[in-house]
Amino acid sequence: MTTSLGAPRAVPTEAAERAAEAAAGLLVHTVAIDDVGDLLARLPGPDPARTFSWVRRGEGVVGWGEALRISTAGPGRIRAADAAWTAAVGRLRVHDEVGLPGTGAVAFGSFAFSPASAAGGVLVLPEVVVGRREGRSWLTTVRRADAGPAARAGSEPPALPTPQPVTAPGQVTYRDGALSAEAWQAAVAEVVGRIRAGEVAKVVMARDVVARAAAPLDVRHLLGRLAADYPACWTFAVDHLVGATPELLVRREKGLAACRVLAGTIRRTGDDADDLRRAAELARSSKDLEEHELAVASLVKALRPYCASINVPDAPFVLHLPNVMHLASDVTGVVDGALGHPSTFPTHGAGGTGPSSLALAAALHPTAAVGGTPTREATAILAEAERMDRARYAGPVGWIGADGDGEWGIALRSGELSASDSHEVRLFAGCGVVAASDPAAELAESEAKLQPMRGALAGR
Ligand SMILES: C=C(O[C@@H]1C=C(C(=O)O)C=C[C@H]1O)C(=O)O
Repeated sequence: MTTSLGAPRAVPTEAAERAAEAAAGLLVHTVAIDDVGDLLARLPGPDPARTFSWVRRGEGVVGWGEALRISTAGPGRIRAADAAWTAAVGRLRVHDEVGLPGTGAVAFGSFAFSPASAAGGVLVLPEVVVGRREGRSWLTTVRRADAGPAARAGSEPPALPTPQPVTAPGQVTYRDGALSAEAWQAAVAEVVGRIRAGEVAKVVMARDVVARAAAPLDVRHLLGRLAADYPACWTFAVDHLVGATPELLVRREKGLAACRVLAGTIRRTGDDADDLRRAAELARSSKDLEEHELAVASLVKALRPYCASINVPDAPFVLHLPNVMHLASDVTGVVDGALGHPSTFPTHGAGGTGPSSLALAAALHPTAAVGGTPTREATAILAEAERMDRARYAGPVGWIGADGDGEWGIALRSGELSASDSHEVRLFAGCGVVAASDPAAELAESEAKLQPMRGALAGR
């Protein structure tokens, strides 16, 4: 009998086998290009099924087209996608002349909040990715090996397509989603009752509204507005889901994991002096501080098994966004490459660098900030009380590279563009409900959290 010193591979799933088959014969080529400027302005067309984005402060990656798609479902949807991506990466031929996070093979992904959701999960390797970071820009193209001779290193990069003009949504009307504002407040009141009865400490209650635009929605219009209005957020588009989230579930880069936990919110008034006073109030509010501490503690507990060391700030800072302010904590950890968790998912990269960014996302989702405390009981209550499927809202959204590094946000301040009606988008927002919560105040908070998408839908 031989003993393997390497990490045992996870049993290949059907999704992994299919992904490996589809990846065989694909060539991925990254070249440096002149500064691309506004990444979002490079997106060629309006189609939300073929447009991808992960951009913050003008840096990140955008992509279009579809060279490879991994679809998963159920409780193992995130881990199965991770395993399938590893299998695909093993078969891709990658020629990367730049070597930065986001170069080489990059897949964009989004996953349903609930394991029971029909929305499942998806990872897409686009045909073209354009990226920008620290003054460097690059272009990645994916093509079939049998589609003619490859571009040689050092030859002129292929020209980017001229984008079609971006169209504005025109007049937008709104209607109730699963629950009217009144019915949602009643549902919140009911949940407050269950919290006061001691069932759980906190439940994050979300609601949806449906927007209908006069013109077919151009995902680039929404992305452009979100990025301009919310530069501190990650502006994303993956498989019909679009938004600008302030919350980073996890980034893994060169062995370091980083998470931005948000919990505790106050609306902005638009009056600077008043907002400063409110920010100070938030930083002292024992209800919000306690809620925040719970969220940080549960994240740290979930992250700890994957890290050799973890750094937790002593106190949160106040993150100022144009619509709301949040208590925020940036938690970092050194990913334990030696330990990994090979029994539950494969390790990435030749050297085995421990759990990938997506494996970490799988371990951390759902956080207390979007589910509640304790997670299992709270998510069962919200599934019942919200009377809707959250679909990809509040699930992990982001990208992963060939080495497993990547960034996964929590899909907040977002909407799901209808696949069957190009004029419609379903917007979502939620709030942490605790024993002291007032339904009317929670409704107002949810309205403030809908503002980024409402603003992005506004004509102009
Ligand atoms: C659920 C949302 O936001 C979450 C809930 C927060 C809170 O209750 O204070 C703060 C930030 C997010 O973690 C949302 O934006 O839809």
